Amino acid sequence: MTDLTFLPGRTALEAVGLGARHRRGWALRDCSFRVPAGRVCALVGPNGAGKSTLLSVAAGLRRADEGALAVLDGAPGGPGVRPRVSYLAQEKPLYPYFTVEDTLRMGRELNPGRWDAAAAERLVKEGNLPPHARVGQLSGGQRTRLALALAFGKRPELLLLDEPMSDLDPLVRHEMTAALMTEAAENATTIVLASHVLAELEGVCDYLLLVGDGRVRLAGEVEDLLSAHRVVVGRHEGGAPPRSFAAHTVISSRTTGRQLTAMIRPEGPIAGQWETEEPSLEDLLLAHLRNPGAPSLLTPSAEPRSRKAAA
Ligand SMILES: Nc1ncnc2c1ncn2[C@@H]1O[C@H](COP(=O)(O)OP(=O)(O)OP(=O)(O)O)[C@@H](O)[C@H]1O
Repeated sequence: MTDLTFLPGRTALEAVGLGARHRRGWALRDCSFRVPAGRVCALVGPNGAGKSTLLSVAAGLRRADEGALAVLDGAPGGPGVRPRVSYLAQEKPLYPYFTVEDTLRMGRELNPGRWDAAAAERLVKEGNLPPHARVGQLSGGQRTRLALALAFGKRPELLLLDEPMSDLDPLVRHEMTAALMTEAAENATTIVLASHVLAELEGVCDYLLLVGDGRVRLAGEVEDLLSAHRVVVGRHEGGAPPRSFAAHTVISSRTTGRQLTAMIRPEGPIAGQWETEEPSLEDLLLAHLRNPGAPSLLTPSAEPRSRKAAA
């Protein structure tokens, strides 16, 4: 894969045995993975899977209770790391009585030496935000745009996004995602984007982290994870998967009438008369979300480098 933004060797996030507990129990448990720098990584999982908890540990807003998470090779929220990371969630950290102009000025003053006024102003201008409008009078979508401009103006090396665009209409969300990807590609920013909108991740993200029940289920390059799986379709009688599938990892399988459709991680050639094709990202994610017990898979680049050292 030719990817000019990929920064070989550098690491954005690396977790080894990471655990984080809320009052009622563990939100993350025994998570080990790596996200290389320069990637646009989708963070996916069902409600309550631990996505927000993971991002808040990465942003330095809460501590790990077990194991470790390194952010840009440093401690989350540490003095050498915090200025290089932007974090944005659904709740936008904006002052309602500030104008758009005041907000951008605040961004410049809070980020001396780093502030990219051109990038922030471009995002604001593309949304036609009036410079003298107060934040409290902006629509939800306009506030999101302003918050993204603040997050980007900081020129972060790592941008952590916890569904910040979920309140936008689909068209604006599409436009904002495109603007974000352009800015990220120009600056080789690593993005970790938590999202439930699976269809929108295709073509946007080149890296994937799927969490379920507090654990890592899939991690690695989207391209490699897709090519490790096959959608298999063919005639089959009976409810159980055919015996010839026993050599492979079956992620999901359903029979409608006499037709069987399965998502398989092949361990070699698939015996029998089957039509096979590479799944879409959405199909792959849906199959794993429907089958929480499916064995996990990490591609080599997603294996933590310090796993041995930490063991
Ligand atoms: N402040 C909190 N106090 C107690 N439990 C919490 C708190 N925040 C999260 N949890 C619990 O931790 C687990 C993981 O929650 P988290 O918000 O990280 O999941 P998520 O994947 O972001 O979910 P969603 O997709 O619904 O936003 C859930 O069981 C949740 O109930």
